[in-house]
Amino acid sequence: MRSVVENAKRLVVKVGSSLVTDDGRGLDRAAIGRWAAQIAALRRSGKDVVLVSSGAIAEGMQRLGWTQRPREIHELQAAAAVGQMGLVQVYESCFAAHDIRTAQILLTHADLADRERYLNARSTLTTLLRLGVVPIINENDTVVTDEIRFGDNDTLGALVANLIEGDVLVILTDQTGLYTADPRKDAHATLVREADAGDPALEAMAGGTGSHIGRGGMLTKILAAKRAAHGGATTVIASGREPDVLPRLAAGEAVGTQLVARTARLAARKQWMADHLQLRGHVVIDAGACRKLVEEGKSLLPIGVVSVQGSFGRGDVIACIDEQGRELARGITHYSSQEAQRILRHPSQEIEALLGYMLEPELIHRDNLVVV
Ligand SMILES: Nc1ncnc2c1ncn2[C@@H]1O[C@H](COP(=O)(O)OP(=O)(O)O)[C@@H](O)[C@H]1O
Ligand SMILES: N[C@@H](CCC(=O)OP(=O)(O)O)C(=O)O
Repeated sequence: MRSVVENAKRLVVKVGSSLVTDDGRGLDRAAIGRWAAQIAALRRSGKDVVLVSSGAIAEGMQRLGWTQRPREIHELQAAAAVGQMGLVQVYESCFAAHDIRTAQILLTHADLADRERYLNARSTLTTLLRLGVVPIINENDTVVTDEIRFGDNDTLGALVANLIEGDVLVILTDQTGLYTADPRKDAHATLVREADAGDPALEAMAGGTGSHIGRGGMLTKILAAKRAAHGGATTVIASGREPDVLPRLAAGEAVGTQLVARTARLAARKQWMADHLQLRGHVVIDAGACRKLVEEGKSLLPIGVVSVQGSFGRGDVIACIDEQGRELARGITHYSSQEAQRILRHPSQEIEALLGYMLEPELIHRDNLVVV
């Protein structure tokens, strides 16, 4: 087995808090220096690299002299603001030693859910890569609330991989890869070398975070791999402490765990819809409409809608749920939730009489629909 990093052109490398901050003891300059040197080597071999780095909260806590993670959201946000300064300073000086410029990008979920801001983020990132700059991304923790947060940087890494149409997402962590069970708790756990990114058995192997520093644990990494696979990227989970881990992967050595993307890559616009972590609402659709959408690739007409939930406007991405509560598809709606309430269960010829106007005969056109 060879590493897919060998032939990858565009990579996202994610490093977790415990690695970056030496388990919360403070920024690990030596380790960051080693990753910068490794990324510089990848760049010299013609690969584009975007870095997603955690550690702002852990570093902020250290700088503020806090030994316990605060519960209060504003204290966490304050710690992130303090720590992010340290993070970018260290990255900038470590990359400068290799004559590489860096750029800081802080994102929230709302930035990627808005089509215009999403396209802006994509253009900026591709421009930075063209200019030879290494973008360093983190969640904009200082302004996020629960409704607009990615939650963890593994998910953010996958969304960034999809955003830039990356070939590989490399998640560097404090374990040598994915084990059959949490190795901190099960001495018999063995390393999984390769698997399909979408294999449901993986989710059962993954436990929560083993440290008090990290957020996600292995489960968020598995889910991130599944998400990245829809965008066509394979995920590698490996230890950031493994010497020369990135150049060795680039030489084809199979280090850590490789979770291969086997599903066909979704079109960029459909991927954007699939990557919405929160939606403003959904419609429940009947069995006939489910068949039309899933098996025949047709549009969703108001007649197939049983009920409308949530409050959404025209142009929002909403989910299509079957009567058993499963999400089958999602897409951009032509009608608001209030309009949809009035036209549901009616044939499209009646829309004009019901609303006084007709925007489109479909609630969601098939070009704006992705089956999930
Ligand atoms: N099946 C598993 N294989 C490997 N690690 C696991 C597994 N299940 C849970 N873990 C835990 O996940 C931790 C890594 O996640 P986390 O602490 O969030 O790191 P990071 O900061 O790198 O995101 C490991 O230290 C380990 O204790
Ligand atoms: N944005 C947060 C990172 C949160 C997070 O997901 O941490 P981790 O599980 O270590 O990748 C920070 O910089 O502290």
